[in-house]
Amino acid sequence: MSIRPSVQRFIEYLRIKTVQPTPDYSTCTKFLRRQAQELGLDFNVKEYVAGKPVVILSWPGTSPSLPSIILNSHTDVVPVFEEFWDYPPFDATRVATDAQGTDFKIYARGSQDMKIVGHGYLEAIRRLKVEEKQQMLRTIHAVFVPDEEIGGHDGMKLFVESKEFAALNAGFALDEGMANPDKPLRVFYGERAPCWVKFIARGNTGHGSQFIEGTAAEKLVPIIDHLMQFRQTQLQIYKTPHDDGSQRTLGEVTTANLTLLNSGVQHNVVPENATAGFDIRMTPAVDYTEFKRDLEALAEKHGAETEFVQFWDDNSTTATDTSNPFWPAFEQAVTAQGFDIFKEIFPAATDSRYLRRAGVPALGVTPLCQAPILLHDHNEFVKESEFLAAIDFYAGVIAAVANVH
Ligand SMILES: CSCC[C@H](NC=O)C(=O)O
Ligand SMILES: [Zn+2]
Ligand SMILES: [Zn+2]
Repeated sequence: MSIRPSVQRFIEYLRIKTVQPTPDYSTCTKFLRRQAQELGLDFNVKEYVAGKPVVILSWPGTSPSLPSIILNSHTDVVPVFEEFWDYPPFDATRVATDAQGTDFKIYARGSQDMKIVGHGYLEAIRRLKVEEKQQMLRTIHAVFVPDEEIGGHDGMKLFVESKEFAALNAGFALDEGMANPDKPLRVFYGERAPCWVKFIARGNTGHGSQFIEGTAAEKLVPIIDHLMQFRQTQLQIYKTPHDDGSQRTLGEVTTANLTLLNSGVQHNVVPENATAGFDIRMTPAVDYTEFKRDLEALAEKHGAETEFVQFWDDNSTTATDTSNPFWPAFEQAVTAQGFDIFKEIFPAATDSRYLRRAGVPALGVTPLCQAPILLHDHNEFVKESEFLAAIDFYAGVIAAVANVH
């Protein structure tokens, strides 16, 4: 059987090597330009940092003065360890799931994270606009941004601060979420805040055979200990079910992982310095300013210094009740398609945080249910049926939120 045109286009998008650290954004922009032409969408590209395009495909609504709908997706993908893949990660190999070819797995880096979403938006717009000739009340902007995987500093951050973004008059946004091995659709209304902190200790050096006092390691070890204990208490909370017996999610607790350790030059030389880097993700209930002060105090107590490589200090969340006029429309469209919603705080960080900080309500959704979580993993794939269902999903959701009065 021949491949559907929508799947063919998806495969073409998956084959573009927008892989960090040297993403091919130029081929990606050309692809998106062609999509805009085919769909009759306005097309704009803006580079806030040279070579890092923010691409905007716009579909004007019948009431263009109403706040618009942003369909956000990042175009970059994370690196691969190719030797661990069964198929080349940028070939988008289509593998039948059974002898009859009832369904296919499409293997590609970025298939889950997040090209199924970005391309899902485009195919949904194609259906609504080109095939069904519908018109939406609100203007829709499908925004394709660079560099989310490395923090979005040269992408979404600058875009949200720009006059072009202000001109979009954004009222509501959709962005990525995460697959769910269980049945409900995970809807992320906030994110944990990344705190990437380095503790740097300096001390006396000397021969490795002596009792040297005030060494860098002696200063660093109690700091590591303290954070490991903190990690343990959070883990206990995480493992303790809610009163109603339901499991806690990562978004409800703060995680801390020791991810970088550096010290030493030679076995018999006591090192002059030692550093420990932690990846901490703070749940929105935490007072971020106080948390930061506590880390600084911890370092000072043991004679070390801190360096905050990343520190997010905004804990805005998006309302998931009638106070957010887009929520009921979203919820209704999603449940009409047979999904149960599971509301969550996103455990990691996405570009949604820039939108929420700017006051734009944003929901993170990746319409993959009863599917393994494969983002950033080897052999990332989506099923063809999942991609086709994503188009239905976005057609329903977009029509609902873009027609909110
Ligand atoms: C501090 S920005 C880091 C952003 C990154 N996002 C996707 O994985 C993350 O590690 O969550
Ligand atoms: Zn992503
Ligand atoms: Zn990612």
